[in-house]
Amino acid sequence: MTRSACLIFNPVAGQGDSEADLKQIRSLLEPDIQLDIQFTTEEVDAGQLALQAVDNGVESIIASGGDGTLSAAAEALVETNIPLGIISRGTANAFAAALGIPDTIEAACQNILAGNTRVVDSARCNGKPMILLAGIGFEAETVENADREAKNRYGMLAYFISGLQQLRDFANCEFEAKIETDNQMITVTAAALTIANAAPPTSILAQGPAGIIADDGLLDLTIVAPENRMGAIASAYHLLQTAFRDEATKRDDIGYLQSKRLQVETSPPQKVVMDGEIIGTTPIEIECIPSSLTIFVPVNSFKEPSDKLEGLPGLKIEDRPESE
Ligand SMILES: Nc1ncnc2c1ncn2[C@@H]1O[C@H](COP(=O)(O)OP(=O)(O)OP(=O)(O)O)[C@@H](O)[C@H]1O
Repeated sequence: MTRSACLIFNPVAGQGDSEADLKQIRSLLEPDIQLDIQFTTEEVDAGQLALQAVDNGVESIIASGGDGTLSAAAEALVETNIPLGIISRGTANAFAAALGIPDTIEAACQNILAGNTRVVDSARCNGKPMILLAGIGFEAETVENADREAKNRYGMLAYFISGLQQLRDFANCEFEAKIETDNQMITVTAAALTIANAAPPTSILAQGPAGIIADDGLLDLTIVAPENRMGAIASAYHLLQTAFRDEATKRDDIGYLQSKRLQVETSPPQKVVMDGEIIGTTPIEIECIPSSLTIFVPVNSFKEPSDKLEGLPGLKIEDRPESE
């Protein structure tokens, strides 16, 4: 056996039988990977366990739990070159969906065993590591309202119920935002701003451009600014459709742009949720950290950055000779 890993396991994640889950993971991985199994507790989270493993010179880390556990482990591995394997056992499993990682235990373990890695970007939001996205306004309220008890009872539905409750008041959620990008200052009235490094299709408020690319060195900002409740419902529905069709939005009340760094100030101050946790209120400053996290992913799991050249007058494309 040549491979080894620290398996960080949250025994209370999700709604499944965690003993059976661990047994399955061990039976799939242990023939090929020597596992040092560490359990998260209420006091010691996945981030602390991952940092400890890094200090001990671990070869790779496998995290298994909900999005909280996975984000904490990933954040600890930023800029370490230590590869992260992901086995989702949570409610929303946004983390795996955003990075193209299969969400059944068996397929996630096969992905780790296959050993294909990819280096993706991460970001820093008000000094804290961020892997997926930060939501300002609407999304933050939704996360805050989908509490543990509701998640246990309704699973993913808890987020939708909370989202629908919020949608009723969407038009009253308006705030003034001042946004500073790499090269622009923008002032706008909005109900939700989402800044994504990577995002699953279910994070509809991040889907202005659709298909956020996690290794392009850039953050994607989506601005949602409906005029009234009907507009809010229509724009949310539109984003849901375009996200699943992988098309950029065309509505006037939704905007998007890319930037390496973004600063956002709002009036009045708005709650900010980052990778599923409320981290405080605006203002925020977010910067992309290109190529800073190595993860086990299936081959071809990411959309390639698109380009379009066909149709241009006088177009000629040749392979470039290898540089000396
Ligand atoms: N051994 C443990 N006993 C009690 N709570 C724990 C334990 N280990 C971790 N936790 C708690 O679990 C939470 C993290 O849960 P995680 O995100 O992994 O799963 P989840 O909440 O089920 O996922 P999701 O957010 O998708 O619903 C943290 O609040 C942490 O304090």
